[in-house]
Amino acid sequence: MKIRELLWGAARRRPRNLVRLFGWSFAEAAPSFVSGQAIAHALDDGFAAGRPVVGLGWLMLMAAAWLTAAIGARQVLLAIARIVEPFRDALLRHVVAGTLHRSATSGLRPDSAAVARLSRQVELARDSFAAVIAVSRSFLFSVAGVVLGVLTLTGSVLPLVLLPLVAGLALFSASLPAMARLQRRLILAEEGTASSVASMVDALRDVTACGAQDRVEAVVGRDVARQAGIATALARLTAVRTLSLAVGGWLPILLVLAATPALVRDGATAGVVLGTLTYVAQSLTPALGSLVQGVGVNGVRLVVALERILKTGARPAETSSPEATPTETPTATPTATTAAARRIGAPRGASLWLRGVTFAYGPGAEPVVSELTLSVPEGDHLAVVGPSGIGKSTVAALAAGILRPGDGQVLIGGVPVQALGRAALSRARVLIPQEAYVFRGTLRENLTYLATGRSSSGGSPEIGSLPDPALDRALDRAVDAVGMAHLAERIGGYEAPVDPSELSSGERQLIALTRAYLSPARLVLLDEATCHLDPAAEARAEEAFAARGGTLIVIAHRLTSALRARRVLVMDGVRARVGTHEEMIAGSPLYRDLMGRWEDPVAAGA
Ligand SMILES: Nc1ncnc2c1ncn2[C@@H]1O[C@H](COP(=O)(O)OP(=O)(O)OP(=O)(O)O)[C@@H](O)[C@H]1O
Repeated sequence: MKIRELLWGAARRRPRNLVRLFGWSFAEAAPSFVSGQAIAHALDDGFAAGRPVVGLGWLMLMAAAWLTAAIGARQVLLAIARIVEPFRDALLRHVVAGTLHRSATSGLRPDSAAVARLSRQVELARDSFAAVIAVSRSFLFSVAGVVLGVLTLTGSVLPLVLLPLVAGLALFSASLPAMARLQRRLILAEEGTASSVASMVDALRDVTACGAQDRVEAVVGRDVARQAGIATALARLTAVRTLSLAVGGWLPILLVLAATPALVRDGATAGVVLGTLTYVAQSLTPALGSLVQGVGVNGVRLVVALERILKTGARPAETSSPEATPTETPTATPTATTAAARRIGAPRGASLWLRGVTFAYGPGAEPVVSELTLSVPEGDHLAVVGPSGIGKSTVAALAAGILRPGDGQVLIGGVPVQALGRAALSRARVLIPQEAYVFRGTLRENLTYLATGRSSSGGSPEIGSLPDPALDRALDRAVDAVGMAHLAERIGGYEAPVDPSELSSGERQLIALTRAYLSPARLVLLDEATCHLDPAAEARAEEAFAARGGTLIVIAHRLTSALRARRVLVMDGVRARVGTHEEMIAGSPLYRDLMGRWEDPVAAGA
């Protein structure tokens, strides 16, 4: 999305509102046209001619123009609100959808802090957009009023007013790009300072304890100095803004005053001269001042805020490079470029291969996964079991390409995950964590979220591109297979709105499972994704994924998952062993132990 298209699209979305805005802007600009004329006539035809009633009459006309302007200003505000409020909603949708999309495709929690941060930027963009519309529109109408008014009073003065105005505007326009650049740098510098100050404050005791005050002072001081430098440069540029106001707004007054003797010689009356000065001093100069201030501050803010929103709120596919979007953890994202992915090619099939993978959650930390080699051929159904905290979810995240191994390699369909771009990766695999994310929207939107808007990679067809009846049939099949038909009915069908707060954890899991079922990904990783379902519902969902085709890896919440799987990976902290249930019973004491403990209550019940 380009900024210009976005703004223009918002402005023209409701043409009738634009017409209304245009009409009321005329009313609001009434004093710009009336004031000079009223002053000129009040003086020449009224007070100077000894007819004070006529003079007062003209002044009353001016008062009426101001009243009209006040009514117009209220309506103008409403019309601007009708433009900027939907604009704000669209931006917010973009931010939330981008965050949700990243979460849904990566399996990570949605970055709610990023949404909150971007929401503030959205509010800023909305306010700035409203201010830019208000001042630029007011400027145009005021200039039109002044030009008309001066023409009707004494046309020969017009060049004295317009030439400096054009020069002032040119000066101002020339300073805008540099101002936007500096403003952008200032925002980044402010954020940098805030972040280094925050991390210093959080670790104040540590800093003191290890005597690192000098070092911290140097780091924070450098950020503060950088911010101050940019703020100073911006202030210097603000001087250009003042100069453009002086040239465009105040120079015409001087020129008109200087030309007064000549005007009088040519027959201009005192009223005409005063009227002309009223036009310039009361309408033109304030309008230019508002424009310079409004566009200089709000316009620059608007562009900077929009750039950030469009960049950081975008869905991964919309960003130009995968690194451009923030991630939840520093190691959470593959860094491969799409160019690299193109070079290496798309995954061939849905096999998974972990080759000597070692992973630790910190540079000095004990590895959670150590030299793990695991080959899961296409079509396999693998259950991962092991004690709590042993690293099962970590393996799932490594396999999904969310975590990057410290050592070794993860390959999906023969392609290293880090060589796949975000889009290719999310077409290749889907990871469903315990916490299922359901968003406000229709049930259809929730279910088809991973299926729409992507190209098929040879896996399941792109659901979103199917004609409606076919889409509904695919939806019906998925809903039925996963076992959420009752839920879909209770919600009120595919077009019914979903309120996540009204759903139980299990219901949210059913929606997330069906969404994954409909995705084009052929490698499915269920990380305790059925933990809130009862055993029968869990069995049904797992069986649905097993029958769906592709490769299925289940991080087992209940050990029944291991019995349903073709093979079992047992993680015991020292090494991982793979085999069938029978092989594991025979060869893994831990597995025997887990199964024994799990079977005990049943045996006791029997
Ligand atoms: N983000 C993290 N930062 C640091 N340590 C972590 C992080 N996530 C997990 N760990 C630690 O890594 C180890 C493995 O965690 P993991 O969640 O992979 O285990 P698990 O087998 O899936 O556990 P459970 O069955 O309880 O979900 C645990 O000791 C856990 O505390």
